[in-house]
Amino acid sequence: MKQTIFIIGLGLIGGSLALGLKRNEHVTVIGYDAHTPSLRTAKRIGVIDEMAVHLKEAAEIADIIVFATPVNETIRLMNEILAWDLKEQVIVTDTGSTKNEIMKAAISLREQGITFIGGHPMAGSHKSGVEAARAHLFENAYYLLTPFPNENKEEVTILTNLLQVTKAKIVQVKAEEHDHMTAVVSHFPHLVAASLVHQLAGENEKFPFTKQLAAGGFRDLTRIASSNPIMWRDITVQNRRELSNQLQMWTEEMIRLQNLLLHADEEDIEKYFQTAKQVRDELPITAQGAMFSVFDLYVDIPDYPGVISEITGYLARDRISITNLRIVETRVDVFGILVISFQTMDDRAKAVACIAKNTTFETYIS
Ligand SMILES: NC(=O)C1=CN([C@@H]2O[C@H](COP(=O)(O)OP(=O)(O)OC[C@H]3O[C@@H](n4cnc5c(N)ncnc54)[C@H](O)[C@@H]3O)[C@@H](O)[C@H]2O)C=CC1
Ligand SMILES: O=C(O)C(=O)Cc1ccc(O)cc1
Repeated sequence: MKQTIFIIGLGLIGGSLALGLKRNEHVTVIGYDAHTPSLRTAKRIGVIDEMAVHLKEAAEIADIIVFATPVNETIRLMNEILAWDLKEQVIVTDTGSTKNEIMKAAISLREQGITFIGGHPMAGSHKSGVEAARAHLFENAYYLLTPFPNENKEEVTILTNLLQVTKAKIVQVKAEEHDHMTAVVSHFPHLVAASLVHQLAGENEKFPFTKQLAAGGFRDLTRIASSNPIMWRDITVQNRRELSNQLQMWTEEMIRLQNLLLHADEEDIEKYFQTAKQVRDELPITAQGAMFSVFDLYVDIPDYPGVISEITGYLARDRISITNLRIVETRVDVFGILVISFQTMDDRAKAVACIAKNTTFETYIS
């Protein structure tokens, strides 16, 4: 029998989940988005099987309901569905980046006998909207589930089995631990990225040329500052306690760094960078999607007309998809650096081979 999945919020994550789940032929995906053009686009480009006209009606025929909306909106909708006549066996889940407040809101659902299992696919990007959705977004990424500690194991198994088709690594964690860990590796870095951009904006008023100099390092570090502000507003508000702790630790770290500067002790400064390099270099290699779904390849290119189309032509001929392209630096007398982004590590590896086969340009991975 076909399972009916109802996804509410058809942006990057809801859309990608819909595409991933649609790989299972025993599934029908109904979608809803408050932004009607997004809903229509989702249907037109085949992200969903059917459009829901009324939220309540679609929810009442669903076997699985997924909230893929910004997390404050998710809580509002979770309260709204309390008044609806959902199927007795329905499983409700979400994709939100925070879990504590969501699981607190889920207590009311549970009191009404509705199963709620929190979910968070740890993959995504700074992009948003249904057009950015990709079926393979969650492949090899961690997909965290936060069931209530005494949740019926069968229900968790049903949801886990359903999500297997996305090829994500599904792991159960406690909601509090989830919010602590994601504050460290995702939410707090977002605050740092945004604050660095603010710092640049301030400096740029005095030295307007500064912005022009914002090359690789600054861009790498601040890419996530280009994410959806509403989504991050909600995450920040919901996880403010953990974020405030992280900020405190960061402030202490900055004071430590300032002392290093004041003492100008070369050995200590080198040690500081050495330790950071070691920890960074030893981070587990995350395959496609795990946290950073952008795989950049740097290509040293000579500055002559047509060089970029030459490279993209070779990649197109080998059917290697690229997601972004930018030039970090081009001057007449030196090689420029072309940065090509790929959605998977595999595509990037193919691109390295393709460029080596067709050109003498050097490629490297940052
Ligand atoms: N962007 C990312 O990289 C990741 C995001 N998440 C989480 O997934 C959720 C969705 O994020 P994205 O897809 O990136 O955002 P998005 O901005 O791409 O999509 C959100 C969609 O929800 C719709 N929406 C808003 N309020 C609604 C409502 N009341 N009813 C129906 N639709 C509504 C919007 O119109 C939009 O199409 C968020 O909770 C976010 O924290 C989780 C993992 C990664
Ligand atoms: O763009 C990136 O690298 C991200 O970190 C994407 C992301 C954003 C929010 C999440 O809850 C999980 C992953």
